Amino acid sequence: MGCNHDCDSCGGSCGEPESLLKAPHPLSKIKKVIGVVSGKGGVGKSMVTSLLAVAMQRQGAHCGILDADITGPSIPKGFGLTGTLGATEEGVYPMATKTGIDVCSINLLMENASDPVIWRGPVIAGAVQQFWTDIIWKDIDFMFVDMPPGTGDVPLTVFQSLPVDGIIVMTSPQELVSMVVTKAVKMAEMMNIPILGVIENYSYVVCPDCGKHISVFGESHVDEIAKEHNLDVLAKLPMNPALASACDAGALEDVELPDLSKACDKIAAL
Ligand SMILES: Nc1ncnc2c1ncn2[C@@H]1O[C@H](COP(=O)(O)OP(=O)(O)OP(=O)(O)O)[C@@H](O)[C@H]1O
Repeated sequence: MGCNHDCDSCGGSCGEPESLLKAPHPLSKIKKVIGVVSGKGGVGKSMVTSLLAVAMQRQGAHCGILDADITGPSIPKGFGLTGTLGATEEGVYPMATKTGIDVCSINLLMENASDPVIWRGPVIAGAVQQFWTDIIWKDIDFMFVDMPPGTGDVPLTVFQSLPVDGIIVMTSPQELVSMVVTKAVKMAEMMNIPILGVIENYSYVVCPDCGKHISVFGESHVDEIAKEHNLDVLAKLPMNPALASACDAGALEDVELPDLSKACDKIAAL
């Protein structure tokens, strides 16, 4: 019997499985895709996705952000983006931030940004795939994909259908994090996605009076975890109230960036 490319229908081992990669819109030219992942929620993944895009855009690259966090989309807020995406007969366009970062997020497709998205996993994953296949991204040097936390439907879909050149694993300095990071790292390894490195957020707070670094969440274990998995630590970011207020004010492009130089060098070298 000939191969029907449905591996579920046959026990044979015919070598490489068929690629599940999806082609972007014919008018999109996306050079590199970087996923920002975390094993658990709330570690500042969207913040760091946005700051990396701002940093690379400041270096003269044209960046895009695909907000794959469908049920908790927070990218538009940090850039002060509201309203809905524009469309022509050719298709739907992303929305540009004030410095020209192109953004697509479910919040920019809803009539009311505070309406919840109550969809089953496969529908959510389908929407993310459409952000890739149906949006006219035009020329993008670096596309950052803000993933929902964990290892569910969406990360799986993104890893299978987008040509991800590398991921950045976000973490915070808590005991549980070692196990959580390991899960995210193992998923990427199983799917043959290169890991660019780990970024720890909320590493410390700088005392405004004496400049002392205070480890609010306890001592960091990120160096040990990174060593265990043979990964680079790309940054240890402080909790910075100025960043939180800039995010709330939609002014992330105006902030003084924390040191993301190692991460930016890795991304630029892709
Ligand atoms: N280093 C930081 N200093 C100050 N505030 C921060 C920092 N990092 C993130 N925040 C704030 O913490 C909140 C959570 O961050 P963010 O939305 O980026 O997390 P997340 O990991 O993407 O969350 P989720 O898992 O829900 O998608 C936001 O209000 C953000 O502005």
